[in-house]
Amino acid sequence: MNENNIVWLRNANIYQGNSLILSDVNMEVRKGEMVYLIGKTGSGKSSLLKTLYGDLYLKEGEGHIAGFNLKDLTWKKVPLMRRNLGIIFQDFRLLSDRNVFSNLEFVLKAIGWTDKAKMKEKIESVLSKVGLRGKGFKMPHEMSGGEQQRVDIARALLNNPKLIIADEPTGNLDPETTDEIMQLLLTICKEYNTAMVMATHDYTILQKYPGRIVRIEQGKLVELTAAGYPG
Ligand SMILES: Nc1ncnc2c1ncn2[C@@H]1O[C@H](COP(=O)(O)OP(=O)(O)OP(=O)(O)O)[C@@H](O)[C@H]1O
Repeated sequence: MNENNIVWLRNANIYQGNSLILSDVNMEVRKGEMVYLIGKTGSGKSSLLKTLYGDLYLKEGEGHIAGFNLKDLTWKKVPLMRRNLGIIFQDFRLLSDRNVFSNLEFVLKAIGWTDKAKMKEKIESVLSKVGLRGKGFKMPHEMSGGEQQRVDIARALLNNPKLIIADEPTGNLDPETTDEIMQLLLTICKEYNTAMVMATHDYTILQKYPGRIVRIEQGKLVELTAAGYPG
């Protein structure tokens, strides 16, 4: 494994229960690199991403994520590893019973922050990064899908992540909002040299925003050249 790799998988077999979903996965992502993961519905994109953020245990093969060995990853260690990651979902997954500020404060408290003033400062800084300065009082249901996705990104940034794992982050958004969110994500990645692995169905994203493309085909990972993507 090279120290420039933030993701390194070797001969990994990925299971959901007893079903083998992906076999012999070899994957490397360098620091600061942008990688798209494509493949048909049900091909295993989410399963692969879940393995990267420790939601699925790696039973067979080897894997290192942000310096953590997936084979040594007990449930206790998963939160520690996730402190190095930003995870973004298609459906935002904000807590609906509290406002944006409290959503973000909840995460900071969960990772051990206690100083109120420092938490406020951090929350304001990530909210302004995503263009939502002063919007902490809003409830999730009072926001558009694009705004909720910005909150989701702000939440991911609380960790100063080395790697962002995004599972179809624009899947619920219209084309214009998709563009805004992609530009925001790429600006953030560039500014902090953050790597990103993004699952997507949206080929216009691949055309507009260059990155390395990896496709899942019949249970295997296939690396495509920049010009090799379909559509
Ligand atoms: N929790 C689970 N338990 C059992 N099987 C599952 C579970 N989650 C997913 N699967 C199965 O694993 C396979 C891969 O699913 P996965 O969600 O990883 O695909 P995907 O490529 O992300 O699909 P989509 O594009 O629709 O999100 C599918 O056959 C699915 O039915």
